[in-house]
Amino acid sequence: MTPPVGPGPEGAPAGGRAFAVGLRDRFRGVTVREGMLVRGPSGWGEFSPFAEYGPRESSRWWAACHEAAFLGWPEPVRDRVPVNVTVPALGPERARAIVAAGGCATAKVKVAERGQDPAQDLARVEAVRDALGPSGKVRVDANGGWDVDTAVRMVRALDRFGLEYVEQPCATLEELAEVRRRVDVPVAADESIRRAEDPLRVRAAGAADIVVLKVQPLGGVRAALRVAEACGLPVVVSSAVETSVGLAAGVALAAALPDLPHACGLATGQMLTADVTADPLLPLDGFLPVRPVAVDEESLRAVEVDPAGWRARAEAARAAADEVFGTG
Ligand SMILES: O=C(O)CCC(=O)c1ccccc1C(=O)O
Ligand SMILES: [Mg+2]
Repeated sequence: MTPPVGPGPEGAPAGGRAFAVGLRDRFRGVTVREGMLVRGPSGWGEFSPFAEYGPRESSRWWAACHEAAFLGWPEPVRDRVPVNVTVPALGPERARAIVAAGGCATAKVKVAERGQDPAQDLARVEAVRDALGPSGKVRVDANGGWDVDTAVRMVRALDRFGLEYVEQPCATLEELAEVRRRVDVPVAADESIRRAEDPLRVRAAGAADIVVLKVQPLGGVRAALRVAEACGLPVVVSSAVETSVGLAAGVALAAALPDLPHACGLATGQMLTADVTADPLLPLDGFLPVRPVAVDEESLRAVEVDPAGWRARAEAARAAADEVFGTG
């Protein structure tokens, strides 16, 4: 199937506006989130592949941006989306404050951070459970940082605080499948899913109970919907830590899924120190509204940076998309 990435003149990244937005806490080793916004007839699109991604990997991120700006999204089946507050690998007091400020009934806690020890994970998750109360849901995300034995041991230890699921405890499908056989806590796959065919492999390997889908890495809302349908496992939609423009695409996916049994990882607007709109997509009582995001000049100018490098990256991503998808 051909994703919506055409080289049509209106789809050119030439007019893209680059941004650099600060993060309140270090996340994935970075303190600034950068990217580009493109405006088209359907609205604004965000192109924000991580710095280490080359043109081929970035081609799907461009397809997602192009879809948002020039095609729009499928009809929603719900008008709000439940979300989790995201807790980076910080100390228990900061974790507690983030949960209290988040106003969400579900928290996702980063664990297995390089250079930290198990006691720090236990203290962080304990603090989060305490701040959330017994009725809240706590999920942990190891970003593939454990080996199988460590994962089994840590999941059992952390589960004394009650876990909804563990996200990507180990790096490979074989490891995920083994962890899944050995613990009672459900397993979610995140990094194992970056291409359309990955969820089918995850399912076939018995590697996960839940799949985490992100719009930009999968090449847009439509592409992600097809992936969800083909895979058949429950979906959690997550952000790649984006501005409200990128988050709106995640919300559109979550809003269009026939079933949405879990809260989504789309409350990451809380992690930013600024946004490109005066009315950011932030949770209200644990939900994000399904609505358009209006970029305003004043907000955008306050975070705007030289677009030359980003326009070049987008051109390269588009050229790679043309090559990969045969749209050129
Ligand atoms: O899911 C969330 O709560 C927020 C998104 C998130 O954690 C994330 C954001 C960018 C890159 C990787 C991840 C991840 O889930 O590991
Ligand atoms: Mg994850």
